[in-house]
Amino acid sequence: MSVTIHTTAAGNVPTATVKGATVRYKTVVALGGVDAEFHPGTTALLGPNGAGKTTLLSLLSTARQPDEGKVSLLGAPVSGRASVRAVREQIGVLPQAFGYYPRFTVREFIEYAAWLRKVPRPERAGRVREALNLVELEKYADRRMGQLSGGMLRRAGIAQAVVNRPALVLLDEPTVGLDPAQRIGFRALIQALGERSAVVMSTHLAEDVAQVSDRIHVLLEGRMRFTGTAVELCAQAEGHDGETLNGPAVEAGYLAVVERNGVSA
Ligand SMILES: Nc1ncnc2c1ncn2[C@@H]1O[C@H](COP(=O)(O)OP(=O)(O)OP(=O)(O)O)[C@@H](O)[C@H]1O
Repeated sequence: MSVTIHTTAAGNVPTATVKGATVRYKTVVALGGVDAEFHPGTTALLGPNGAGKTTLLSLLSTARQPDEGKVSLLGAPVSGRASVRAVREQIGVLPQAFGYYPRFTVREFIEYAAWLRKVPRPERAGRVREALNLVELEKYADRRMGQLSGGMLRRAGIAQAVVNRPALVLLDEPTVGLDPAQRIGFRALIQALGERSAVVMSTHLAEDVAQVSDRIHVLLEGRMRFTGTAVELCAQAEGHDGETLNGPAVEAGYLAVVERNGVSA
């Protein structure tokens, strides 16, 4: 099967498209007919606990398929094992919690990810160097994973997610647990990633959204209730001047969307 990979920064061709996606866990409707497009750049998925953010990321990562609706990735519909296999190597994922062998060094951890994602052997060392450089962990390449701080661990998690230069990078709450200084550094890293891939990041943190997002989707109780830029989200709040873009303005816009839909934040 041939797959067209769209990595242009023009942003016209979606890297991923979700149409009418419904996912049920027994009696819980986690996603109820969600439509969304994801383009090169950074997209934030915003919503309260249980809104369906992780479930939507699991559709994009091909970890699951919707009960109803369709997902297209990199120009090809995802349905059935063959199409999942074809696109999976073009997707990088940083889950909320990721597993690692604590005695592996950072370099070994990323080399292992490169092998898993089938980066050809002659290119592997170069790609590992590139990933370490991107997350600024070169100095710590020989440190064991079990000895990293929380912030370094997240950086190593990003490095393993991008070692195969994926067109689509999925980050599930990447800044949770980081201190304010680490969060600022991390936002710069996410922005850099968005320059070469479509990055989709779930978050609760308005400040992250204000700083790094080209586009925002607000999910509430499994439904997509807002899609637009950060400034457009801010403008949802009454009295917004149409220009201010910071954490409190994003928070106010988000709360206005929540209130309009009668959901508790
Ligand atoms: N494996 C599962 N079995 C049953 N219900 C589930 C399962 N996974 C998620 N759910 C339910 O589906 C809904 C959406 O969950 P999901 O984890 O996608 O939300 P979320 O927005 O990522 O939440 P959080 O911000 O807390 O991570 C919730 O009601 C959740 O309880």
